Amino acid sequence: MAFTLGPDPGAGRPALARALESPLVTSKTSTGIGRLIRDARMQRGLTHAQVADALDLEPTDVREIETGGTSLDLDQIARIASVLQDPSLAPVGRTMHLRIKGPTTLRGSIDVRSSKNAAVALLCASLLNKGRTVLEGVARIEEVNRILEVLSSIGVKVTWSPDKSELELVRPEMLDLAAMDVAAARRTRSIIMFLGPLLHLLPEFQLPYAGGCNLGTRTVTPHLQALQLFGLDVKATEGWYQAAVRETDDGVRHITLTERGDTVTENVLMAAALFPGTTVIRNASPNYMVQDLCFFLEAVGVTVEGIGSTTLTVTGVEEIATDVRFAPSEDPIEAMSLITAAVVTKSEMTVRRAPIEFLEIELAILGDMGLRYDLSEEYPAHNGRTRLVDITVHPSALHAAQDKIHPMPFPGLNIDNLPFFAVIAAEAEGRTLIHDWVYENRAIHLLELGKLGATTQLLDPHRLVVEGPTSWRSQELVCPPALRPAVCLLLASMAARGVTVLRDVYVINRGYEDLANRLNKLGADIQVFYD
Ligand SMILES: CC(=O)N[C@H]1[C@@H](OP(=O)(O)OP(=O)(O)OC[C@H]2O[C@@H](n3ccc(=O)[nH]c3=O)[C@H](O)[C@@H]2O)O[C@H](CO)[C@@H](O)[C@@H]1O
Ligand SMILES: C=C(OP(=O)(O)O)C(=O)O
Repeated sequence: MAFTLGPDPGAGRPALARALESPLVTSKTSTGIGRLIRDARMQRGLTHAQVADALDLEPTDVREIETGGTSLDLDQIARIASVLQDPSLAPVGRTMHLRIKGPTTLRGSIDVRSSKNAAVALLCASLLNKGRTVLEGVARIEEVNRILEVLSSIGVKVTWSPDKSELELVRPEMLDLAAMDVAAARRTRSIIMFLGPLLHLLPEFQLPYAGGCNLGTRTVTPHLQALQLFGLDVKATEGWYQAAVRETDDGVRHITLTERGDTVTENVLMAAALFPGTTVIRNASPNYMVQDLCFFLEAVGVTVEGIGSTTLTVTGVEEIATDVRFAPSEDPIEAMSLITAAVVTKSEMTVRRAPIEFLEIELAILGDMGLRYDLSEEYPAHNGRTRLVDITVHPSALHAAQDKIHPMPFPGLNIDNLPFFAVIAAEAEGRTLIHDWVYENRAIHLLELGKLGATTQLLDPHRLVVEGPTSWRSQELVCPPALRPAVCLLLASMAARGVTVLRDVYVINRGYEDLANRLNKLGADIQVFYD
């Protein structure tokens, strides 16, 4: 067969990048690659003919590729990955970008996926379990991939089910921390949540400094202070936390967190889970990911009282050796992102499976700004505990919020949902003050919305004024190194006339599964390309 592909949307990439080696090509046979392509096509629900059409091929050519009858070079694989919009197919070394054509009107319904933040906590918690941990419906996102790379590198057996709906984790008798994939660990802050489980497994260990988005300094002091009560002493040396575990007395531990942080609460919960005795955590975060972790710990036999409140009482166990199944609940931040997509494109759209308990303040503020929406009856998430609703958003004339919009630890407006209010404020008539007291650098990244036409003014690193309404215009942009501001740019660019190119979207893939393609199903016109 003559395998010539249609026009390459990533054409013009540097020769060096083109020449990069791909493990797909070097370590997989044509049959292996073909199978990956077939799986990705089927997951997209595409026929051979549809894929062939997009690639300027015949359906029989696509069938031949899928059965391994054609050997593909790197460019061809990257092109197929673009058509199938599947980052996992893209040759290693290629960077993913988006080309967004607007303005778009969205329509229909979309399901919210499970949360990044619960997923990473549960992956770390699987280290507590000598039995088999099966997590259902874990989002296929880069943050999860990084933690899985770290877990596999230290000996945990990680298996996705063929349709990727289940993830099985089995811890070995002895973890091999010396073999840790340090590069993967340094790309995520969540690695800090290894401290709680590992203090039960090893008398001494080292972990690389936590990385992640560039949002300014994020303290780890509350983690180190709280875990000292479980005998964990940590020295920070160049780039590493050196941890040693002391013997401590059993009994009741009272821990008052100096910050109501999510991951610090989770670290203490994981430390308390294998501590025979009672731990009382005050000023605990009652946020969604913490609740999911509590439900998981209950499922493996740990008693947790006060779930959803700021005082958690944990009665730990000597050992956890349970075959457990658990489904983390839907992501309130993704739900807010999708509501924002509807608002900015002035669309009528239903966001299904939204965890309402974690969106109430956001919706109340949106209602005050003039947004019209309907809520369905509540129904339970797969975890049986979280309350979900379907939210139908109607095109509405918005006005600026009367007061400044600022986040608070749950049950306040979610800190990660704040950036979306910058996009919404840009749609609304009038001036809105957005106050991100939490992160030093996040409001700064929102200034990028100005490149798409928004009127923004930074009063100081934490306070941003946005004046709407906005006539969005297309632009060439590079993602800022911050997940939510990057998604804000993607959403706003759907409303912009013309073609916006958003470069290097790893940061978006860190927290959202297949966002471009899912928005396309609602009517967006977003092309994925690599170089
Ligand atoms: C993997 C995960 O779950 N990540 C979430 C988690 O990160 P994580 O729990 O790591 O959040 P941090 O501990 O970094 O806290 C975020 C910032 O808020 C400040 N702070 C926090 C609580 C408080 O009571 N007072 C206070 O000042 C911290 O000093 C820090 O600057 O919580 C953040 C805040 O909700 C979210 O943005 C992250 O998405
Ligand atoms: C800041 C975020 O996450 P992380 O803690 O993973 O950096 C986020 O989810 O917006």
